[in-house]
Amino acid sequence: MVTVRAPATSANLGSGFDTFGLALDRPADIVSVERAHRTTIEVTGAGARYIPEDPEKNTVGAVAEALDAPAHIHIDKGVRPASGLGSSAASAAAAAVALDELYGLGHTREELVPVAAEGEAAASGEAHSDNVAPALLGGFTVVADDGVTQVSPDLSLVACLPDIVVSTRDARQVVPTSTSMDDLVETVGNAATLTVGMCRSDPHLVGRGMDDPVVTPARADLITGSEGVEGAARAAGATGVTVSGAGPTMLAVCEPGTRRAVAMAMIDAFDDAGVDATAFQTSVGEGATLYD
Ligand SMILES: Nc1ncnc2c1ncn2[C@@H]1O[C@H](COP(=O)(O)OP(=O)(O)O)[C@@H](O)[C@H]1O
Ligand SMILES: N[C@@H](CCOP(=O)(O)O)C(=O)O
Repeated sequence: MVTVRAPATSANLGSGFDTFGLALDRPADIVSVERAHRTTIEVTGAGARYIPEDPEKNTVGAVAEALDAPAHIHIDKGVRPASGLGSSAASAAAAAVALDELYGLGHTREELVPVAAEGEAAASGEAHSDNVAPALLGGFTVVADDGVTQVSPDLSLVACLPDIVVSTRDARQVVPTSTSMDDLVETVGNAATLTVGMCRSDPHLVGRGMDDPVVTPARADLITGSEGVEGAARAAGATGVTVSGAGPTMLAVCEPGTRRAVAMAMIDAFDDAGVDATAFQTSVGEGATLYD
């Protein structure tokens, strides 16, 4: 048996729609695989009852198919589905690494990115790689048509998950199909600022660079209380706040030493809007890790 842990991830980071991704230190999915003649799947843990065990509908089934590596696959979910924390991607990335090891296929992590992205297509209808890349490689990743770039910054983060369900499939429907030149120029400037901030582990540059005039405002409307949560997090020491992935999680980048206060402020602000929430006080994490 081979067992792999793969982390939650936060995609987009505001200005990097379908491009930027960040691995979080926690939460994570744990996937175990054993050789079999055909693929079967068993799911336990957070939100397990909402996740299909049919290999054609589960992200790990698509990965097993893409690698031609049938197995009995057990997924222990630490990342709740439809959270905006790359839940489907965490399983896909863990399965890709585990099946590669089980069958001795020898793929690099970069080669496994498009394989795990096949799993994402099973969940959201599109093979976007911005969650699976950090789930496989760790740190901050930029996915482009010609490959993935990665750095490992040191940042304090809070991911606050409200008790609301937003599916990635639905949240992709509200993304504007065109934008103005002014918004394009602003977005490029913010994305570049964020990237420099990641290279320097600078929470102020990263926070500033997360501002996004195009996609995030459209999606924030799907998250009850998001405006109040952003204001409260900033007042408590966050340097930037955005919708994580397709939502509903809100991600805050924090000044060192303010993580706990930011987490409490975000939970209280959701509570003021009548929404229960859980906050993960976390940091930038590693990619999928094999257990001995
Ligand atoms: N292994 C898996 N883990 C989580 N969700 C999965 C998995 N396989 C398929 N899904 C489906 O994917 C959808 C959740 O994915 P998504 O909306 O992208 O969540 P998240 O925003 O957390 O990544 C749900 O419909 C879920 O049933
Ligand atoms: N770029 C995608 C990312 C979706 O992330 P998830 O964690 O919500 O699955 C998008 O914004 O649609």
